[in-house]
Amino acid sequence: MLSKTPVITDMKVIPCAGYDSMLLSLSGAHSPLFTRNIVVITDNSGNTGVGEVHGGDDITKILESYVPLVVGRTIGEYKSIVSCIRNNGYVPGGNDGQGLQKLDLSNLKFVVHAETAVECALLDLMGKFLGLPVCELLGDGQQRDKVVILGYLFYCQDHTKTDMKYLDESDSDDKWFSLRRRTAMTTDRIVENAYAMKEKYGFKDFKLKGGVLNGWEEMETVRALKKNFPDARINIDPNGSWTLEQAIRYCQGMNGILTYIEDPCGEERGFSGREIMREFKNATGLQVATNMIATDWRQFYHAASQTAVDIVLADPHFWTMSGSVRMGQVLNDWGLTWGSHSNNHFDISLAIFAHSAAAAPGNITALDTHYVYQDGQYLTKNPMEIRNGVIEIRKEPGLGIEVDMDAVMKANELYRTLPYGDRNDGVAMQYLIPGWKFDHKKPCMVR
Ligand SMILES: O=C([O-])C(=O)C[C@H](O)[C@@H](O)C(=O)[O-]
Ligand SMILES: [Mg+2]
Repeated sequence: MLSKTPVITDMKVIPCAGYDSMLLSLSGAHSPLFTRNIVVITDNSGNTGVGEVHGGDDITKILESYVPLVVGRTIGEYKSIVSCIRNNGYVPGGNDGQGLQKLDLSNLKFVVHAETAVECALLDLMGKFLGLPVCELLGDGQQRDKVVILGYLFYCQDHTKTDMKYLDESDSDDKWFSLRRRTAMTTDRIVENAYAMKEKYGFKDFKLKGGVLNGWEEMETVRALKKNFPDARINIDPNGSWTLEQAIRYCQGMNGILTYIEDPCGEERGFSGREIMREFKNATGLQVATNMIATDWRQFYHAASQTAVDIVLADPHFWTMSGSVRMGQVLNDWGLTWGSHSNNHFDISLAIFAHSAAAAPGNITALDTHYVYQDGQYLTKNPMEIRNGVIEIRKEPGLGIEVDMDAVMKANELYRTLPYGDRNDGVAMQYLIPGWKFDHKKPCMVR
């Protein structure tokens, strides 16, 4: 293939770690360190492109297997490079096909599309070559210049119950930073966190991570959020841990308080998650979002044919950036709504979310991000910022960020202090509930 675009001369895969709070979800408790893989690609014009995707030893191995398939090719071939690596790279064993349907973290690596990190770095380089922001190269080009972000609230455990090395930031001058690692197991503490987040980032909408306490207690927190922030779109996400019958009961009287609900229930008693979600919609009339029952195009076919979901949270790290935007286009054409799920991430992924959302057409929903728990740990010299509840898309070419290699190598040093890079939210739970085991139908603190 003849291409006059620059030739790729190097691709580095750098596993990194950063600090996190003891956040709770159905999967358990976040560890003190979260991990990510950073990809840095250089071309013979002297430009550098970056990408980021989930951490974990298998994902590092997958990315490393891509190197010989990427180096030596031209950046203009970015689309065929991405499809080639997906089909020819290392494939980890043990995929039982459950994907994210149970929020079992051992399945996460099979849902992650590691090639997104390469796609992103190549788009960054292509954008720099053409003098265009990445969102101009996705779908039908840039659709908006600001992307709305929601405030993602988590119950957070008391890390002093463990001897794990969680950060203590309680003496920070920044109100939100002083709160974000502290215990938040009550409605009052969640509301306090929401106010601090709103003050710092300007969030207008909120999502509460459920699947932690008894559903009635979580709904009380949702009610308090709506009372304190009456104009906010409010959502709760118990990751499918409630039975259909529980979900219907918890949601009685919640229309008008909950704007929509994310994965309230999932597969049970011989019925698929998509069938159960359809029945939930019939019973409650609530709009539902998912990042669990439409995680690939085949699942989406069944979800759409049963009209089981209204909002598909097509995280670009699970769909690739072009796949996520393609989903945005289909949803918009069909009168449905695009959004994105997230996990812990650095500022390179913040740019991935922002550019994907900027290229998704129509009336999209506010994006998730865990970034507020990571803010301050930058791998770039000029991270995108969340202000007034939005991220503004920069006019600069590519992602509009410049990687800080010193910071990346420091985050790599931190990563190398870990015995292994895979996420395991069961470890910290053992300090709270000895012998705790993941159960996809039991909120993590209910045993
Ligand atoms: O929307 C979601 O389902 C998530 O954000 C799932 C994640 O696993 C989240 O709960 C986390 O990373 O703890
Ligand atoms: Mg979710």
